[in-house]
Amino acid sequence: MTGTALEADGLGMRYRGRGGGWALRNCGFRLPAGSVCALVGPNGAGKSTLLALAAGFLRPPEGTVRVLGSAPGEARSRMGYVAQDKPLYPQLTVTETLWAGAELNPATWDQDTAQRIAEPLPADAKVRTLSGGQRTRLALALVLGKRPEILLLDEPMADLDPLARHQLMGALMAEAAEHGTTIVMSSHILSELEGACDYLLLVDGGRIRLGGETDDLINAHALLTGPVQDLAPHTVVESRTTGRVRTALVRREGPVDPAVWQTAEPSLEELLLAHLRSPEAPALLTPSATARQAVAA
Ligand SMILES: Nc1ncnc2c1ncn2[C@@H]1O[C@H](COP(=O)(O)OP(=O)(O)OP(=O)(O)O)[C@@H](O)[C@H]1O
Repeated sequence: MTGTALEADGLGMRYRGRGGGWALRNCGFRLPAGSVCALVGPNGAGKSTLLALAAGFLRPPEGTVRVLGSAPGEARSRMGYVAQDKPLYPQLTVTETLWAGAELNPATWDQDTAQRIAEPLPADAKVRTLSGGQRTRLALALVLGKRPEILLLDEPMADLDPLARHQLMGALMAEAAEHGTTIVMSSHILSELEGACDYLLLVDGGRIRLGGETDDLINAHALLTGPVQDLAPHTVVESRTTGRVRTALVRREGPVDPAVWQTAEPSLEELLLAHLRSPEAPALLTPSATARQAVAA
């Protein structure tokens, strides 16, 4: 699959009753189709707001968001969205919920996939009697059964046990690999994202701080250890001095002198933590993550 799965330009959202504060402001990025994207950021950063805007559950007072080339409302049938609270009909049983999924998505419904994901659940149990993790499993069965082109998942693994997490993460990755499905998944558990996601969006304070292919973002940075001296021309994201030794995470702006600096590649976690501890570090979006409107401007 080629093209753009999700694109935001100048996107802003403020909620009523928040004293005029913006949950998301001037947010711009592009997500290529077929990406498996980790949406990360601290509590209150704006991740759920961004996903709800993309799903068309909120309307932005500022800017635009487009999904699969359309306004979110027009792309509903081609997307799957699982909100943080996993809304389902409490009075339906597991079987009835899957039946409703089939009825609502007759053109695309994949009963085998939905059934496979929901298999460990008691078929006749009402949704209201399921545990949080069981409800998550059912919500994922529904959304995968729909066979969407893009999946928007808000902390989908948060209440799953380790075995279920492993199995469902595998099911999501298989879906992406077999059908080229774009997946955007918010999470606070970096270890679960690190091997699975090839794309990254770091949201912080309602803005995109980092966006692009995970490998490219890591390669654009280096962990340097050396003498206490100027790091120019590199952009310093975070720096610490202990005695006569300086350790810094920098954005490379040219070659690093190996005679002066010991260089290491940062892990994804080191990269994210350094940016979160240094809110003044400039944003970085790789070319593939830059909104086309922003390129044209
Ligand atoms: N319904 C709402 N009414 C008022 N303010 C809200 C509402 N939902 C979110 N906010 C505010 O918008 C900002 C962004 O919240 P959001 O839920 O998008 O963050 P998040 O990154 O998903 O956080 P978390 O990791 O805790 O789930 C926060 O300041 C939050 O307080």
